[in-house]
Amino acid sequence: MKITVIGAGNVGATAALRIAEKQLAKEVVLIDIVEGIPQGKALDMYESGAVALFDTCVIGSNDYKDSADSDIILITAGLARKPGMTREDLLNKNAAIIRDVTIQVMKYSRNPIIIMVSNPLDVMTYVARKTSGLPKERVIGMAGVLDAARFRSFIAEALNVSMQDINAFVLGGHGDSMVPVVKYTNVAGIPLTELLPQDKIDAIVERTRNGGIEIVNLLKTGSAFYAPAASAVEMIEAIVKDRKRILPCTTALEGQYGIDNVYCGVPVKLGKNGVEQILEINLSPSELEALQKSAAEVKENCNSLAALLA
Ligand SMILES: NC(=O)C1=CN([C@@H]2O[C@H](COP(=O)(O)OP(=O)(O)OC[C@H]3O[C@@H](n4cnc5c(N)ncnc54)[C@H](O)[C@@H]3O)[C@@H](O)[C@H]2O)C=CC1
Ligand SMILES: O=C([O-])CC(=O)C(=O)O
Repeated sequence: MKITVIGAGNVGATAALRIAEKQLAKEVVLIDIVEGIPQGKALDMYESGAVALFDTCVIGSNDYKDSADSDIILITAGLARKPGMTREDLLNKNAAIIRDVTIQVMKYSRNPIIIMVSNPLDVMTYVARKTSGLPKERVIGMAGVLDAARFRSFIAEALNVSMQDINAFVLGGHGDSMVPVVKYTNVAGIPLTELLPQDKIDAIVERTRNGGIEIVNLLKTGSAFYAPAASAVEMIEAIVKDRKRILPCTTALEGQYGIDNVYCGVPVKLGKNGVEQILEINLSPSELEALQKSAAEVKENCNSLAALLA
């Protein structure tokens, strides 16, 4: 198994280290445009293997040739937002970067699974799919796992229970219109609505929607990376180990949920082939409407890139 991580910044480097520590691949390649950074970080990670006890080979490079024959490519390259910015403010600059990066990776890997992290997430996943020409099940966006992790962590905090016992789904685009689905959120099978009053649930839902900007405003120099990297690696682990995990991921919808030809976060089955199934769960009319509205916003942003992707 060979995994390449594009972008040796906060998310990329953290994810590469987690992949190495979990020994999910024989070889991890870290690529960035800045000279020295991927090489230095990769060597440092590799040396940590002697104490962290892993044998994964970690290589840093500025040359896409080193990504040749990757099974999985994690894309984290591009700009991160700062206070006062929305994810959509990154749209045009990151779309150009993701297009270039995708062209480069496809020169050297014939049929990789691409996992997108760069923002705005759903649109960048579309850019990678359109540019790569890969089948839709092999280009997947990471957002729902992160948004659900935030939702779960806030519930765990409110109830003083283990995060492990909390199941939660956050669907839709990775933006202000994301849809935390309370109906399918439970603690060891007990519906959340039986454990917390509605006003507390509403506050947690709102904090989840603003989970990204909460961290941006604290850090001031960039955005979250520990939970995002952990979330991307959870998806990678499901694929590498063919675990058939059911996780909320951004995938191309073709009629499901009444949404056509848009990338959007929904529950999927993740295994060695990427997205092996899209699960269509029963949503309340207001949740379905919120999901469709979120998808419509993604579509509008995708359409605005027609000239770049022509
Ligand atoms: N989907 C999600 O839930 C999340 C998405 N993100 C997004 O992930 C992206 C990365 O975030 P961070 O790692 O915090 O940013 P960062 O600034 O720490 O790292 C980005 C890296 O990309 C590199 N880069 C820029 N252009 C490149 C190119 N053409 N080729 C190769 N490398 C290039 C930069 O040199 C830098 O090292 C951002 O777009 C951010 O908004 C971040 C957190 C969560
Ligand atoms: O907020 C950001 O810009 C980064 C991100 O997507 C997140 O942490 O959810």
